[in-house]
Amino acid sequence: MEEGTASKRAAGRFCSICTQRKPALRRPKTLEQICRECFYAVFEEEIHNVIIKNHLFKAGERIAVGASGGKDSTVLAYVLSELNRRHGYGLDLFLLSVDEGITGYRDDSLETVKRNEIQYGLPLKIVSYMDLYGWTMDEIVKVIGLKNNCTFCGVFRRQALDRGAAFLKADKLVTGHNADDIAETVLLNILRGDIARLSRCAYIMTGEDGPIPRCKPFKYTYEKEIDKYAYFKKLDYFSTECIYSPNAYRGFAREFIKDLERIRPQAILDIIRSGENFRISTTTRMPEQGICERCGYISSQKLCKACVLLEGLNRGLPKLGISRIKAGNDGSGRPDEEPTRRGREVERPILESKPCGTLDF
Ligand SMILES: Nc1ncnc2c1ncn2[C@@H]1O[C@H](COP(=O)(O)OP(=O)(O)OP(=O)(O)O)[C@@H](O)[C@H]1O
Repeated sequence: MEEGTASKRAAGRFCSICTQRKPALRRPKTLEQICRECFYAVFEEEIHNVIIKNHLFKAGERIAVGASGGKDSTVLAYVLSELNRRHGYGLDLFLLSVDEGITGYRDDSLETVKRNEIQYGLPLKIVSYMDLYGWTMDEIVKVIGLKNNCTFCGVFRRQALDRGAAFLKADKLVTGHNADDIAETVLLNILRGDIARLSRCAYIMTGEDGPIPRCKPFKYTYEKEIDKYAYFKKLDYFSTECIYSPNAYRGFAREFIKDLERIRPQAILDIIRSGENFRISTTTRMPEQGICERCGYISSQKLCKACVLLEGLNRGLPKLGISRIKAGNDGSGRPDEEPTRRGREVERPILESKPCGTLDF
């Protein structure tokens, strides 16, 4: 190639990877000007490398893809089935959706997942809060209000995904949590001083000692790139925010990370790496994993969080599991300690939950 031509191409008229085609976007992660074809290739290849490097799957495994119908999990289902075919992973992929019972939101997004089932040829299983817990989120919000509802939803969804994965006899559950989600969670766990969660929130795979390992193949994938990929590929996904979701604290963390990304895109990866490299002092007491006496689900307490929340709902004490003060053991459902301080009610959520999720993945 002549020197003049090369410098023109380097000047941005051509894709900085193939140097042949016109750029279609500025890659959010690296700010390179690249063409659509090269974007697809680097996007998919990076995810493939993450899967291989971290030994996420073994041939023959049954993998449940947590499918909400949203952009992240739709792209995940699409890319995983492409990579499975292309690289011969030998995986059996399934779509697993949780119907939280949110009218005007989840019912619509589930219609998208039902279309994805046909488009990608992946069998779909739907589990619902109504079937599992006897409550829909619409009903829960009626009794708990809009302030703490994300706690119920995050705790119930976590267990619902495990139960759905068990129904599918899945070996692993994958979710569409992306790099932005993980950086945000690292930051929130620091802000809350939540050492137990901080120590595991940046893991790519968790729950290996529990009912089903969970992994996050998009751990290093930027949300903006997932957005662009879904847009260019014209994937069929549902883009409305949950109608019950506002959570100011997480919202601030999210905005802070977006601001950092604007100044320096690498910031997202740096926060994740910080999370990975934290060393928790050996003298820090960590919760011991046990089994819930009532439902048999993993728990570090006598009763798992879902059972405590459910008991509160069923006994007409919906805030039972929300209060920082532990529920009493006298069977009254009242806290052990006096829930007031200087005459004001002390009521802070134990889990500061992300809209649709908890600080655990
Ligand atoms: N109702 C659901 N059913 C199945 N999986 C879910 C559901 N809600 C969330 N998940 C899983 O958890 C991941 C993170 O969920 P979150 O609520 O943070 O949504 P998100 O980041 O907007 O992702 P998405 O775009 O896939 O909805 C999703 O990508 C998906 O894999």
